[in-house]
Amino acid sequence: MTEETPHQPRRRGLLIVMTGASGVGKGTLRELWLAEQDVFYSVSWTTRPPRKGERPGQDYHFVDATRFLEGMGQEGFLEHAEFAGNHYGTPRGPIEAALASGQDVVLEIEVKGAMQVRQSTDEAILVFIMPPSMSELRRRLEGRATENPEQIERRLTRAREEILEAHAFDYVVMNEDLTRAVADMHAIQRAERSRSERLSPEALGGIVDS
Ligand SMILES: Nc1nc2c(ncn2[C@@H]2O[C@H](COP(=O)(O)OP(=O)(O)O)[C@@H](O)[C@H]2O)c(=O)[nH]1
Ligand SMILES: Nc1ncnc2c1ncn2[C@@H]1O[C@H](COP(=O)(O)OP(=O)(O)O)[C@@H](O)[C@H]1O
Repeated sequence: MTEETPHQPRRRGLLIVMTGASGVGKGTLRELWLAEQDVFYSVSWTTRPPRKGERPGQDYHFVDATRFLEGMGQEGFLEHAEFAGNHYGTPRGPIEAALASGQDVVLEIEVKGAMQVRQSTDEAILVFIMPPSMSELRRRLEGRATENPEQIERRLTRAREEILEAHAFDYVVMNEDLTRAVADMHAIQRAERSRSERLSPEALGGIVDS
């Protein structure tokens, strides 16, 4: 549930963008962070084939290139990008509805998409998830065993480029100890909810008149 006091009308949800290298732990972290929370997780469209265990409609909307291009034209994407030979895009509609209802929204997207979101709205909160080292990132990718060696190398090369862009983000969360990283995500979410501009003049008036 979104936290509300009697004085605070339902506020607009937070738009939180999580970005980080392939294999850094975004999905693992997000699932632990959002457990028991009423947060809208934006399910992306992708042309990447599903990995073992991935659930269509929950992890991704898996589509072919033709359908992806149609989607860009019809549904409209908030942002889209190409990553390691596949297309990825964020459907626009569901996000606005969730934000307007007061639900926080989480996007898990790569750097180019995060920069597009930053360009299109100043309400986005950008969080970069950082690995402790490239050797640990390699270990995690190899341990996950979802990509072949050539794909792993391609993703590690992209990771180096993405890590060097971390200063374009509002926050950097180190995902070394998973429990600590989850706590950091909760701390960012709570701090952003407490920003003074999120308390409306009406709510202030409600307090002083009470
Ligand atoms: N721009 C953009 N990137 C996305 C979207 N969905 C997923 N991604 C990113 O695309 C990259 C590759 O995702 P994926 O193939 O699932 O690999 P993973 O990062 O190893 O899980 C990751 O950085 C994702 O965060 C999207 O809708 N838009
Ligand atoms: N803090 C961590 N320490 C060690 N391994 C981790 C940590 N976070 C995630 N992992 C593991 O790393 C691999 C990649 O995690 P995943 O969530 O799939 O990353 P991403 O979604 O960023 O590609 C998984 O096998 C996951 O269990």
